[in-house]
Order: sequence, then C-alpha cells, then structure tokens
Amino acid sequence: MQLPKRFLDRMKSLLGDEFEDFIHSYDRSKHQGLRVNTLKISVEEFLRISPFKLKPIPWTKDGFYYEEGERPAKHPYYHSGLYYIQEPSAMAPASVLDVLPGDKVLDLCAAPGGKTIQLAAKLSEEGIIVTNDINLQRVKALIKNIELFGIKNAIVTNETPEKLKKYFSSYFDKILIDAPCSGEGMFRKDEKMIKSWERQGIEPYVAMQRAIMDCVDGMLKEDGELLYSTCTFSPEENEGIIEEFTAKHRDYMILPIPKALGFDEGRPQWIAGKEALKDNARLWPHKIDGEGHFLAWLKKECDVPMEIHVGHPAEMKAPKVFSNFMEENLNIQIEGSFEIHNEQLYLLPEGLPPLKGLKILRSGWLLGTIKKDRFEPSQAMAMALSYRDSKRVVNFHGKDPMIIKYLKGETLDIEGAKGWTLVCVDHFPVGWAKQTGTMLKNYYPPAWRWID
Ligand SMILES: C[S@@+](CC[C@H](N)C(=O)[O-])C[C@H]1O[C@@H](n2cnc3c(N)ncnc32)[C@H](O)[C@@H]1O
Repeated sequence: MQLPKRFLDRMKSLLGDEFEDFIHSYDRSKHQGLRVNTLKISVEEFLRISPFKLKPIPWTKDGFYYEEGERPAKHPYYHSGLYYIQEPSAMAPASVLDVLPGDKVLDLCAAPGGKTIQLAAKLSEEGIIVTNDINLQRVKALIKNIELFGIKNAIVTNETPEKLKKYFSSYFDKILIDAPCSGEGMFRKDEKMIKSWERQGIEPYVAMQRAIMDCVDGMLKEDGELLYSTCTFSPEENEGIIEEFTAKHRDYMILPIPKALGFDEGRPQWIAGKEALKDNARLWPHKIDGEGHFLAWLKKECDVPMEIHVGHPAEMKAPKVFSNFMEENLNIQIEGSFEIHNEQLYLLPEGLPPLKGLKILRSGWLLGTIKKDRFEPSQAMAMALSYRDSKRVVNFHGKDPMIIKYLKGETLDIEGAKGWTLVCVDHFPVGWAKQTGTMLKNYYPPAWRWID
C-alpha cells in the first residue's frame, strides 16, 4: 500500500520508536467484524445458531471477528437483521457511551447507522434515539438500517446541528458525535480514503468538527454524557478538539475510558494540552485487532439536577383501518400515540418535544400506509415484530432455498389461510407476503432484494 509521504513523515515524528510497529501493521490483513443485534436475538442464542466461526471482540459484548472468506452479508440471517457488519474498532464508541434503557439519545453524525443500531439495542426499546445526518443520500441508507434492524423508537432527521439545537434544548441524556474526519485510521480498510486525504488534508475537517461541537452543549442535559469519536490519527482532530471544547465549556469533565482492552491513552503532549486528555482513548492498528480510532468521553456536570419540561405532541388513537388490520392479522395490540404523514402511519416514541419545522424522515415506528379504507403494513413493521405477533406465519429453515426465492422477490406456491403473512427464517421475520389461498404474493421491498 502506497501511503502519502506527508502522512508518513508526520506519523514518524509523532510516534518516534513506535513508528516501525505502526507501519508494519499496514502489511497485515484487515479485520472483519459483525455485531449481534440484541434487539432481535441474545448473543448466546446467536452463537448457538451462527453459521460462522466467530471470535469475541474484547471491547464489546456483542461484537465478533469473523474469518476471511466468510460472507455474512450473503446469508438469510442478515436479511432478518440478526447482525450488522461493522469494522471492529467502529464498535468502540457506542460501546463506551453508557446508554441505558429510557435515555434520550442523539446520534448526530449517524449515517449509515452502525452506531445508531448499537445505541438503539442498548435502549432496549425504551427511550428515544434521534439519529441525524446532514447528507440526504446517506440518510437513505440510515433509514434502511433502522428498518432492517427493527428499531421502533428512532426519529431520523436530515438537519444541521445548528437547527437541531433550536428544537432539542437541554433534551438529551447522551450524545454521540462520530465526527466527519480525514479518515487516516481507515487507509488499510479502504484505499479510497488515501486519495481523499491527499485532496483535502485535515483542515476542512477540523473546521467541521469545531462547528459541530459548538452546537452540542445546548442539546445535552446537565449530568448528561457526550462521546466524541473519529477514525483518524491527527492530533488536531482529536485531542485538539477536546482541549478546545473543554476550555470553552468548563463544566465538562473528561471521563476515563478503560485501557485494559488494548486501548491506548490520549496524547496531550502532541498538542501541549492538559494531562486529563490522557483519559481519552486511542485505538492503534499495531496494538489491537482493528483500525485506528480516537474516543473522548465527557460528562456535563451540575450541582442541582434540573427538571426539564418538554412539550408533547397531541395524542392520537389508532385509526380504525389500523385497528381492523390488527384484529385480522396480529396477536398483539399496538398502542400509544400515532401520527399520519403523507398517508403513512407512525407510532411515536413518548416524550418528544414539538418538532414542527424540522426535516424529519422517520418519526418513530413506521407501521404502514393508509390507502382510503385499506391499510398496508410496512417492511419496518415486519422487521420489528416477533413471529408470535402475527396470526399467519410461514417459517423457513436458514438453508431452505425457498427463503432465497422469497428474498429475491418471487411469488411462492404455498397454500394457506388468506391474509397478511409474516415470512420468517428460523422464526426471525424478514418481511410480508399476502396469502391468496393458493399462493404467497411477495411484498419484500424491491430495494432490499437478494442479488446473486
Ligand atoms: C464517520 S461518518 C458517520 C458514521 C456513522 N456514525 C456510523 O457508525 O455508521 C460521519 C458522518 O457525518 C456526516 N456529517 C458531516 N458533517 C455533518 C454535520 N455538520 N452535521 C451532521 N452530520 C454531518 C457525514 O455525512 C457522515 O455520514
């Protein structure tokens, strides 16, 4: 791999004796990881049914290395949202941020959503995750992942941090800023990053990171926590940003990130910064089985806990067509506050402030479309149900060729009682079909179809 000379010279002067080890890591192969989606399956159960040989990733309970040559994205279990494929070091930020069920969480730079899915699993369906990205194309991938992984309590926005700040004043318990960065830590994984680095360098990213960080304080509650992460080595984008932020916001304390997992200390000496920056973590490709990352974990301190009052959207009961749909097709009652946007019915998470004026692409659980007196259930609904919730289920074994036919969008010659039918692989839902009596009409979304 041809690394830029400017990059090598800088790393050599920063790392000194360590440089040789660092540079040799580029001759080793990259590591592949997957993370079990605990919203759908426990780690123990997944390990029991896993078709792959897996080895634990030390810094996250649900993450595993898989071996070279395996193709987990080409398995029906991937289509049922049982796991997300993610670079192992990228699992660290959401693993360190201490998200608890019931928290209100912001993932500010979220697309395509690897960390959102991890944070949502920690919420265990209680609380809210607002997941945002400034890039609309990337938000589309984020929405697909929200649906595939069965997340019901996400608000997906396509906004600037400045605008979000106006709506979510002192609202969040936890904020993740997985900042846009120069990507030096990803050179081994993705050589395209080298070209982009040569074109842009680090300066534009430092400016973006500063602007983003300027907005987060207003959105975090007192006593709340913030995790800042990048996948780059340059001190200006890492310790430099945290030094500046904590100098501006004296009520923030740097929390120590445990180092027993192979993580290294932050390097205040590289920017003449304060000692406390050592509590940040650096993940080095020559010290762990993963790519380069930086993590800073901060807490906003307060003396007296503050009561935050937020407005609530008007309550709306389930519309009649949806109640009829539930009665005919489900074994459960979906209850709460509903909202209809462009014929689409959503179940809203509880405790939202008024959001009129924000560019929202998903508000909670998209249940389906109301077309006059008909209700058509969504893929997002299928992916967040359990097979027990549906009155009619067709279940295929993971190795049954019929499941691939379904995932390819084909009609299946299977007889059964008429009505909406949840199609499952080993009892994990993958989508809807409509049973006509003699066959299953396929409702698997064309954009999600299996391609050989
Ligand atoms: C490192 S990537 C995020 C990866 C993501 N957290 C994940 O785990 O899948 C950084 C993201 O920040 C977004 N971004 C850049 N500037 C932003 C801004 N000012 N506000 C919000 N998002 C921004 C980019 O579009 C990009 O998707």
